[in-house]
Amino acid sequence: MSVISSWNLTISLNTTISLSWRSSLPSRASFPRPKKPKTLVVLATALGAKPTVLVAEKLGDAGIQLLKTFANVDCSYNLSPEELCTKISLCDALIVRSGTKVTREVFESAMGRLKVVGRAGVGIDNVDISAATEHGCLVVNAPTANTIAAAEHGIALLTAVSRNVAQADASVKAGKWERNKYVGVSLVGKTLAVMGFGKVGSEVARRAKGLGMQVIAHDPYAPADRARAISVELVSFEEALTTADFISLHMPLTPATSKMFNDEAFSRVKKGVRIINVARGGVIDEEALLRALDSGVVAQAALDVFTEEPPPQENKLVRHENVTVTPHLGASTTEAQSLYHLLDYLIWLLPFSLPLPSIGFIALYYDQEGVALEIAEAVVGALKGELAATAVNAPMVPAEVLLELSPYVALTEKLGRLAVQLVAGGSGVKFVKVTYASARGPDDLDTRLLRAMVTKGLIEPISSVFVNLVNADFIAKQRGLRLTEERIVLDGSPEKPLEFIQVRIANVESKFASAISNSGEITVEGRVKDGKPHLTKVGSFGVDVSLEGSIVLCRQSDQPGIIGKVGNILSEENVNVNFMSVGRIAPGKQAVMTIGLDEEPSRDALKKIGEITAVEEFVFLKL
Ligand SMILES: NC(=O)C1=CN([C@@H]2O[C@H](COP(=O)(O)OP(=O)(O)OC[C@H]3O[C@@H](n4cnc5c(N)ncnc54)[C@H](O)[C@@H]3O)[C@@H](O)[C@H]2O)C=CC1
Ligand SMILES: O=C(O)C(=O)COP(=O)(O)O
Repeated sequence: MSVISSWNLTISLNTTISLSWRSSLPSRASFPRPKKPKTLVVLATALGAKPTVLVAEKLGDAGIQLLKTFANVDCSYNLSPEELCTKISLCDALIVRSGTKVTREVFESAMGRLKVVGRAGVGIDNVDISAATEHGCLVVNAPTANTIAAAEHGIALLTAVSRNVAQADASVKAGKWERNKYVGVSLVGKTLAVMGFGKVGSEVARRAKGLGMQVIAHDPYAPADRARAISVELVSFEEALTTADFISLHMPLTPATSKMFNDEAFSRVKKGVRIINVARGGVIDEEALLRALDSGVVAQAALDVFTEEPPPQENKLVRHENVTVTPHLGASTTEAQSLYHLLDYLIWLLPFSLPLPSIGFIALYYDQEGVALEIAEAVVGALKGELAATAVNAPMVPAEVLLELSPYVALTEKLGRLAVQLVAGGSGVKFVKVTYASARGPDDLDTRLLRAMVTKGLIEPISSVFVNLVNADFIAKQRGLRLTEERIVLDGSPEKPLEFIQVRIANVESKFASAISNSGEITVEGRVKDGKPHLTKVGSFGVDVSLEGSIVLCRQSDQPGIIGKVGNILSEENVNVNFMSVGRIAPGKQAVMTIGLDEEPSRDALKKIGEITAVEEFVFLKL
């Protein structure tokens, strides 16, 4: 019995990071479940009061209970699109299944409050992902808990069509006894083409092989070894169409798969083929399928999903005598939707005192978290500012990389904040260059997170937009901010991921002239020292101040007594100085004094600092 270990990292708005460990048993589905520790993403969010989660479709009780431990939960089902748009501005998270369309209007109506959309299931075609990203809203799904349910439903429909179960049932209930009319076809030895060899598709394939079928699969992105492992041959679309007796659909609905089964595809299938669709209605051109059924090219179809759900009353496919339909039931089993947890079974088994190996076996078999719990965990985690393993619209950063980069995450955001506050007027920032100096090879440093944090630091102090890893690139583009990255490869030990990071803003004037370096750009540079971000350069001046609280930068002609004068002004105001450093060009010439402050000084105190005779310019910067 193998154990999956997971590291959970937490990054809150002030970019402190915490790390916790959890372990769980593998799920019953044999397709590898996404290992939470391996693919994580940051959603920096700050929520003061208890957040509100709107559950817009029926969710298993285990999930609701988990949500309630952290949030106010509003279960409002069957909302009209208008009602959803009205409610959403009061919600921090929204949980839906396939029946709710989360449109651009929903994100716009949320007015920035909605931070997470949880899709309690796999398919995310009902969520406008671009709109979510533009609004900085993380979308998470529950990709594994309903795999077996969907695969079993596929098999149920496959066997039902082959033996006319639904039609024969209706006939008997209508008082008839038509044994000759409902002669079926056998599955054994027939070729099944699984279209989309992912989690559901591979489980269908495995089960179909158990029924004695010849299984082939078409999936341009599936790894060959996954197919080989269960003796399934990966074939082209053409070969799948022309050789299959049964075709079972298991690909997502995307622009590329939309109406993949159209007149052209039906013109190439084997006459009398039977089609099962437990994926999405939109992957079939329903009009074309109707024509293929009427002409006898397709002998039968079994459909769990439709382009429009529920399908209109007059839908000819639904009423077709060779079509078996179910109302999108693929994921609907008690086990898939609610908690079948390992612990419950261990407790249940205790009185039987079964030997350990059998407890292990049964526990492994029943460790089925359920969609409700899987999505509730993801949504609560995201609201807490933790990392979501099942994020759909944000780059994934491996946990180990994140842990190593965590102090640099804080550093980059603060350098961005400082740099933009040094711009005269604070706006007009268009060209930003970020330089990463490291002894590591260029391919050995994932800078996506750092780049997002520079963007956050640059944009948040001068606007009201919320920037996170989800929307950083979009917001930068929208504001015409061109951020380029440069790597400097240093000699030395690659143990540390980064030696220093520099942020430069070109083509702007600075309110602190000394911040302009010889290259004519506002330049700030920082390093991580003892795990803490430090500012180490402003313009061409070397400085050293820990980046916490706020800072005063002050250029003076280098002479004794200035530090004392500034210190006196601040101490009169009860402002604590946490760090101070002086960087000078040469003794007796100009120097830049950097003062780290715990509290914000009054305007009056800042004015007094400016009035010290030797002080040539100064600036107060908030971190
Ligand atoms: N009826 C129901 O209640 C349920 C329906 N589903 C549907 O089933 C779909 C598959 O679910 P999973 O297997 O969990 O997802 P998955 O992501 O594990 O597998 C999807 C597979 O489709 C493949 N694919 C993508 N484009 C393709 C193309 N053009 N041709 C062939 N294959 C292509 C992908 O490479 C991937 O291997 C979901 O997207 C969802 O729409 C899933 C669960 C329940
Ligand atoms: O998970 C999926 O993709 C499904 O289609 C299941 O949909 P449902 O949550 O049952 O509305």
